[in-house]
Amino acid sequence: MNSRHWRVPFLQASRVLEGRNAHPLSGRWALIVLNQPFSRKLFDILWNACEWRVFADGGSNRVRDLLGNEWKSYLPDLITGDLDSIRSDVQQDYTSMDVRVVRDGSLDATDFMKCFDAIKELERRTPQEGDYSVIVLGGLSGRIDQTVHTMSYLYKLRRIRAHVFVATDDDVGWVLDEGEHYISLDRTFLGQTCGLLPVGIESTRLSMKGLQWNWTDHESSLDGDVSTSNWLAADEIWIKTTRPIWWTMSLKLPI
Ligand SMILES: Nc1ncnc2c1ncn2[C@@H]1O[C@H](COP(=O)(O)OP(=O)(O)OP(=O)(O)O)[C@@H](O)[C@H]1O
Ligand SMILES: Cc1ncc(C[n+]2csc(CCO)c2C)c(N)n1
Repeated sequence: MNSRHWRVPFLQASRVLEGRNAHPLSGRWALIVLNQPFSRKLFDILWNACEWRVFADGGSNRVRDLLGNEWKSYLPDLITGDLDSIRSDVQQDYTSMDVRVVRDGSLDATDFMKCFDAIKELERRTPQEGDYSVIVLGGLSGRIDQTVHTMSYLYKLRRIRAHVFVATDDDVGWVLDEGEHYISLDRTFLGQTCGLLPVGIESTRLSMKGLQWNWTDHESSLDGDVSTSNWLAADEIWIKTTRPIWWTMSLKLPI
């Protein structure tokens, strides 16, 4: 049976406390900034964790507005998407700083997918350096069709990319493929709440340890039992699932 060990290195207490002084994570990490609200604190944590950053279309407006006068110190490696949401003044600002802006007008792919295409292309050009782990800022809140799209796309990515996390100010989540998962946590800046979400599957059989409410080989489906509003009860969590599920934990970042 497939077995994985997970950490969430970008939420380690030492890094969160270092804030803007934190060094990039070891390994290759990429950040995708979507067009949804986020706090300066979360932005700083994720920006510093990653060595390569892309803004999805209107995500550029969010960063530009959040940073005010400091925006020139946070230039992305790429801005991409259909570019129907980025404001013209924002596009001009970034272009004037030589940021690469690539328009892809396809109506069959979202700006979110276009960002992953850019990461794939970068990996193709530099194969010896290995694949990126990816953090997506935004994507689990806002419009429900976009949220479901995020959930769907990460399901598909699980087969081709080892680490893709989605973070918002409310929570962090990712897909657990069928099999066993050991999740090691630094809970300093995590909230208590977590969820195991059988979305996009008929049903799964779930076992878990380390939570307040644990199941043993229990059937879970949207039409039946779902473990939402569960609580983290240990730093080591174990989950076994017969089908892929979404795992989410709430965040409690300092102001
Ligand atoms: N209201 C929203 N709720 C949730 N996510 C959103 C929302 N708007 C945008 N996003 C995310 O941010 C990305 C960039 O958004 P942007 O607003 O620039 O483009 P869009 O034209 O609305 O989105 P797309 O073209 O991808 O459908 C989207 O691909 C999506 O992942
Ligand atoms: C069956 C089907 N449904 C919706 C779209 C539309 N669509 C999907 S992604 C995208 C780009 C958004 O900027 C658009 C317009 C499609 N092509 N095919």
